[in-house]
Parts: sequence; structure tokens; C-alpha cells
Amino acid sequence: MNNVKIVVAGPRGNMGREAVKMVSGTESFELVAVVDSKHEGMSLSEIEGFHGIDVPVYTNIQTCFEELDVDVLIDLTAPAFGRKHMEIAFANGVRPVVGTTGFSEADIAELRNMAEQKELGAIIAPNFAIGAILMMKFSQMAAKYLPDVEIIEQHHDRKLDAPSGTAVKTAQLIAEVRAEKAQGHPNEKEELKGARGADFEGMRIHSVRLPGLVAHQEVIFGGVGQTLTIRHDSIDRTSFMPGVKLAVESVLKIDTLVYGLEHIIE
Ligand SMILES: NC(=O)C1=CN([C@@H]2O[C@H](COP(=O)(O)OP(=O)(O)OC[C@H]3O[C@@H](n4cnc5c(N)ncnc54)[C@H](O)[C@@H]3O)[C@@H](O)[C@H]2O)C=CC1
Ligand SMILES: O=C(O)C1=N[C@H](C(=O)O)C[C@H](O)C1
Repeated sequence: MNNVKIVVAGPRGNMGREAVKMVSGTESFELVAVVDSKHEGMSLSEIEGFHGIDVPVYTNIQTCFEELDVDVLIDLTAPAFGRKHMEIAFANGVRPVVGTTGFSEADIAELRNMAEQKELGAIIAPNFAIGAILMMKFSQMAAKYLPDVEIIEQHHDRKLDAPSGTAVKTAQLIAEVRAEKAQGHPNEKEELKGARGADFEGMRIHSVRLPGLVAHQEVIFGGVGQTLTIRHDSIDRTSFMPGVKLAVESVLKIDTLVYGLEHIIE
């Protein structure tokens, strides 16, 4: 089989840098270009940290797809651009693997329709780390028995979206096995707005943003006389790369949109 021809959008970001490294270091993958918010017309090799990676930089993703033969787009940009990039990828017959967070349930349903109309695979994965996928799956298992649950996610202070995509996905998975449930005292009152966090079908989600953090989440269950805490920590962004690689390999074999890597990892 020929090498998978890949474009990475967001190459200078925390995740994009790791993805460029992973793609360049994978024998069966070929990095054909990057899409950046600046540096149009340059070679990636001219940008600090990318010595020897001689591929063109595009600022217009449509032009990139028109000029090059591309199989897969890896999008690691910002919530405002993920959806647009996916639509342009579908229009050009390119399969998107998207780690960018901030998609609504309506976005995902609409994008799934587009993927199916074009018979193209697409993967949106709020978290590519295997440990995080297990944290979500274990949380879904625990919620059947301990339905009172709160989520505390902690991230670096450059993160644009809150709550994190992982926290939302965790709450969605728990909601599949738990009826909507008000938690806390029925007469509780927030003396300071936001003190009880965001409300997802009664589950509270709390977002911490601090320098020094990478990506961490605790799912805390409370029962009579006991608590259970399921915690995952990404202490380095290399934790996400095996999942990105698996998603690229998997997206070539499907013709719909898959939301969440738990559907790919058996
Ligand atoms: N699914 C997962 O496992 C993970 C997902 N993420 C998500 O990935 C996204 C990126 O995260 P980071 O790398 O930490 O952010 P970052 O801010 O370090 O990097 C984003 C990069 O995208 C570039 N960019 C912005 N708009 C662009 C556009 N229109 N075209 C091309 N490039 C553009 C920026 O210049 C920046 O270099 C976020 O949405 C984050 O939540 C982050 C870590 C893991
Ligand atoms: O922005 C990040 O850093 C991360 N974003 C993803 C999310 O929103 O869940 C995945 C991981 O938590 C890191």
C-alpha cells in the first residue's frame, strides 16, 4: 500500500509539533504539507524546531487541498476552525482526524451527515490518550452503581475552551447509563456564581486553568459512606500520539464519522 499522504493543521501548536514529529517519523505516513495561520509559501524547515522537514506551508486549506494529493487531514488548531476545516476536507475528498475540541452535539450530527453523503471516514477524538479513554470507560462503568458524580478537569492556562472536550465526552458517556439526576442539596444556592460548576444533566463539571498543568481529569463518585475517584494525567503531549497514529490508520477504513476513540479501540 502507498504511504498515507497527510496534512497537519496547526503545526506550531503544542499538539501540532508532536503530530508533525510523529507523522515524519512513521514509515507508512508521508507529511505532504502543513496548514498554519501564518508563513504562507515558506517551507516548514525554515521555521524554528522543524529543521529538515521540507514541506510547504499553506495558510489557505482549500488551496492546499486543490494543489496537493492528500488522504488525511490532522486538525489540531482551535475550536473556531475545526468545523470549517472538516467541511473543506469533505468537499475535497480528504478524511479528517480531528483532535481540536469545542464541537457541539449538533456540529457532530451535521458533520456525520456530510461524511456519510461523501462516503468518507472522519474521526473526532476529544482525547487521543489511551489512559484517558480508559478513564472515560471506567467512569461509565462506575456510574451504573454510583450515579452521583462530579468531574474536575485541570489544564494549562493557554486552553481556549471550557469545559474540556474530554470532560464533555465523559459526561456524555455517563449520561448514556445514568438517568438525569439533580445532585447536591435541593435547596443549595450559589453564593458566588459558578461555584457549583457547569451543569450537564445534573453532573457538575469544574474547570481549573493554571500554568504548569498539561491535561488532567478526576471523576469523583459519591455513595453511602464511600467515594471513588478515577483520575488520568497526561504529563506530556507524547501521550496523545499513539492515538493520533491509530486514528489516521483507522479513518481510511471507515465511511462515517466516529466521535471518540473508544469506538476504535476494542
Ligand atoms: N484530542 C486530544 O487528545 C487533544 C486535543 N487538544 C486540542 O487540540 C487543539 C490544539 O491544542 P494545542 O496544540 O494545545 O493548542 P495551541 O494553541 O498550542 O496550538 C494551536 C495552533 O493552531 C494554529 N492555528 C490556529 N488557527 C489556525 C488556522 N485557522 N489554521 C491553521 N492553524 C491555526 C495556531 O497558530 C497554533 O499554532 C485544542 O482544541 C485542544 O483542545 C489538545 C491536546 C490533546
Ligand atoms: O487543550 C488541551 O490541552 C487538551 N484538550 C483536550 C480536551 O479538551 O479534552 C484533550 C486533553 O485534555 C488536552
